[in-house]
Amino acid sequence: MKVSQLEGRRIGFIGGGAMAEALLRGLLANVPADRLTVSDVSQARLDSLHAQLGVNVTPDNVEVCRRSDILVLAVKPQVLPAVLAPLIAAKAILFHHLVISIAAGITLAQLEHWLSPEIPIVRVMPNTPALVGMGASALSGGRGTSETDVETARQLLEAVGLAEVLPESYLDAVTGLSGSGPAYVYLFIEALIDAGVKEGLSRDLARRLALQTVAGSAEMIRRTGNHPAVERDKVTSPGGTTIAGVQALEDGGLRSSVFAAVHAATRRARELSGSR
Ligand SMILES: NC(=O)C1=CN([C@@H]2O[C@H](COP(=O)(O)OP(=O)(O)OC[C@H]3O[C@@H](n4cnc5c(N)ncnc54)[C@H](OP(=O)(O)O)[C@@H]3O)[C@@H](O)[C@H]2O)C=CC1
Ligand SMILES: O=C(O)[C@@H]1CCC=N1
Repeated sequence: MKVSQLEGRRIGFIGGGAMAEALLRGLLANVPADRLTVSDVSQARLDSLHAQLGVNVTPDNVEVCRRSDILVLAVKPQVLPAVLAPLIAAKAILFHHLVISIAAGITLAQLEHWLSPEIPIVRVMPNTPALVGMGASALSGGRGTSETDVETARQLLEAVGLAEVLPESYLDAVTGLSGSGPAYVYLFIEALIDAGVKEGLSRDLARRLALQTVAGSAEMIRRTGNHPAVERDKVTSPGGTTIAGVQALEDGGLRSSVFAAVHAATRRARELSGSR
């Protein structure tokens, strides 16, 4: 049996926003609340996280570093250098820390430049379904990381879903696909529900049917291992209803819209590394 690298480790989050909350809620299934500490600039946000999740909270980022072995940098990429500067000045981030950055587009080279190439740093791209233990994350270790450090980060992400260790060169594309991906899927679900309402279904019924259809279809591809087109063919009777719907989606450019969305988000992730 694999030894859990998370056993007894204290995990700190700098930034308690949407993605930190998703990771915290997912992690709480495996890590006791008293080993989780979060800082944020908003006291109201901290009060809410403490009340809802029972985690430790503090407005002081230095304090989070002191109370943690694993440090998750969960602020926006645009503010990350300004957030790190006082921590570096206070020597708050030390070699015993494992630093995990989830900031889109921010490279390991940048993080190593700001901190130190000898500090263990892992760059991660998670996604918000981590909140329900169904996250999809990719991670890459920096120059200062050992295999154990990368394994620790992998176990942390695996506690909230799928975790793939990859070369860093893939991470911007991962951001465009699975980091931002939940938003595309929510948009599709929303459209499916509205379309059902347009056809006369109640909103509640349309919601139940749309959710089960999306979840069931994903599970079919996962369990069968089939190419999606194989399963699509099974739904599509000659001269039937589905081919009429599929033609309408193709006429609307669904496939090229998805290519364009993932490309735009990937490009934006690349731009963010320069937006300091
Ligand atoms: N949301 C997502 O789906 C994903 C996000 N990410 C990455 O996660 C990071 C956070 O994103 P997200 O959670 O969406 O963003 P949020 O804006 O929701 O969260 C960031 C939080 O950090 C707070 N903050 C700002 N400055 C400081 C500071 N100096 N010290 C402590 N906290 C501070 C913000 O407060 P305030 O709002 O008041 O500024 C906010 O509450 C980003 O780098 C993003 O790229 C990665 C994958 C998916
Ligand atoms: O929109 C963003 O920039 C973040 C990163 C990936 C998902 N949300």
